[in-house]
Amino acid sequence: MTDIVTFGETMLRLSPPRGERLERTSELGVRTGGAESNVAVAAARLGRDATWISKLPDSALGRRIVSELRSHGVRMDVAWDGSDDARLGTYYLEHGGEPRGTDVIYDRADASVTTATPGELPAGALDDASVFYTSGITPALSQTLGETTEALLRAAQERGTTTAFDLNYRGKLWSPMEAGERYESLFPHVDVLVAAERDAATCLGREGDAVEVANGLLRDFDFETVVLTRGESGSLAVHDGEVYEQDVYDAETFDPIGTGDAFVGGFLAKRLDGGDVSDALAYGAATASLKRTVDGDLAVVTAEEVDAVVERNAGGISR
Ligand SMILES: O=C(O)C(=O)C[C@H](O)[C@H](O)COP(=O)(O)O
Repeated sequence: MTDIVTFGETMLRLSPPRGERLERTSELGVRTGGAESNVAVAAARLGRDATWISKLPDSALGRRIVSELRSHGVRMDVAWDGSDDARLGTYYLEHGGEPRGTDVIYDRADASVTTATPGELPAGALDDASVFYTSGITPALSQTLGETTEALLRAAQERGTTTAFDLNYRGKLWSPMEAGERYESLFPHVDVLVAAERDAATCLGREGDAVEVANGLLRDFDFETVVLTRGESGSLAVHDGEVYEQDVYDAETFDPIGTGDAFVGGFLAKRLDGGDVSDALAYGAATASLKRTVDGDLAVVTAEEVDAVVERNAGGISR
């Protein structure tokens, strides 16, 4: 039995040392990042059985991704692209404090994963998975991946697997209108929707009171659960007629990239462990806050650390 299967692109992330500019640096640190594998890593590190499905170039770069994800306990079902022009997507990340901000440059067009079809993906893990997760980044990458995303969500749903989807809007990949239309076409195959409040406003035109936005989405698309992430204002979920709210836990931020994925990984890991929606929100928020203290996209955390954040903030003192 697999607890969670995720599907999407994983890239190499290349960053200059802190304080250096991309246009001047002679050094780039290499890390691994991709929304769906970030979620798989968080879930695996928190004790769940997680499998990531994707397509990778049959090269040292593809093998690098596999060895990094495996080192965190993620299982993989990968279609290998042996063609001469097989590509691994990369992204450049320049960390900048205020007023510069952090900037991302993608170099991911025509990556091997963009041609992945349901027929070639070894998706056997889906047969007995409890949860299938993918995000709005995946269908943004190509027409083929849009179709494959829908086919996998459908297949998971037909097998009785709970499907979870984070909008994860990326304005460098498509317009709000294109994204909104695609999201809505996928919603009939989604049980658990995760949406940043700003993505719901930008792409779906859902603005106003957060509880109303979440309830409106739940009602209009018949989701089982809607989770709205609200940055500094915390998160909330609607499920089974109840509203649950969660504050953010303070964090000294070293690297904010991957916070949203850590939240989703923590949330789903707790639900898979039998936690209720309220426990899962707390667990997601704690995983996200710990991630912010760690360099790289991945939530390199332990279940004990996550429990400690939740307990300390529930009034306990760690002595
Ligand atoms: O594929 C992409 O375009 C990505 O952006 C991959 C990102 O590294 C993560 O998805 C981080 O996203 P957050 O957790 O929201 O910080």
